[in-house]
Amino acid sequence: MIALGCDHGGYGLMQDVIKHLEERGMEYKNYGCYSEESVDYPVYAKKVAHAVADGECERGILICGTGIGISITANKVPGIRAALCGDCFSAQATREHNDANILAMGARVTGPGLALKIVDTFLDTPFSNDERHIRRIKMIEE
Ligand SMILES: O=C(CO)[C@H](O)[C@H](O)COP(=O)(O)O
Repeated sequence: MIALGCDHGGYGLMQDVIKHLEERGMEYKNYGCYSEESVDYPVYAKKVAHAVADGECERGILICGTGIGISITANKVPGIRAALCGDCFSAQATREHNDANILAMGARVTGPGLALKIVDTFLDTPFSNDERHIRRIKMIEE
């Protein structure tokens, strides 16, 4: 189950992501927002971060205008490793190295074609399970 959250700046791109997940047959839970009306991104970052941290959802996708505010907020929740990605290399590396559990993107920065490729890379790349990366993730938690 993938937890989804966005603000008004990310709403349009999130509709593309939702359609894409449905085409892939993936299950998701949409924590809002539900229109382009102006809202506050911390509300949605918090909902998605808790859904992932509490184990209700395996991973999350958060979108705001830049991806910055929504990732800063999500990373305040213990157990969350939210990665702001604007390219596929970063999406692959953050899964392999950081075991990132939330993907953040900026809809005013990253176009829909690339964004969907980033989503696929993030969802399809497993954690490396490499000893050095496990050690460093433990250090983050501490
Ligand atoms: O990117 C964001 C946070 O990092 C927000 O989407 C952005 O700040 C919203 O701006 P506005 O209220 O002017 O539409």
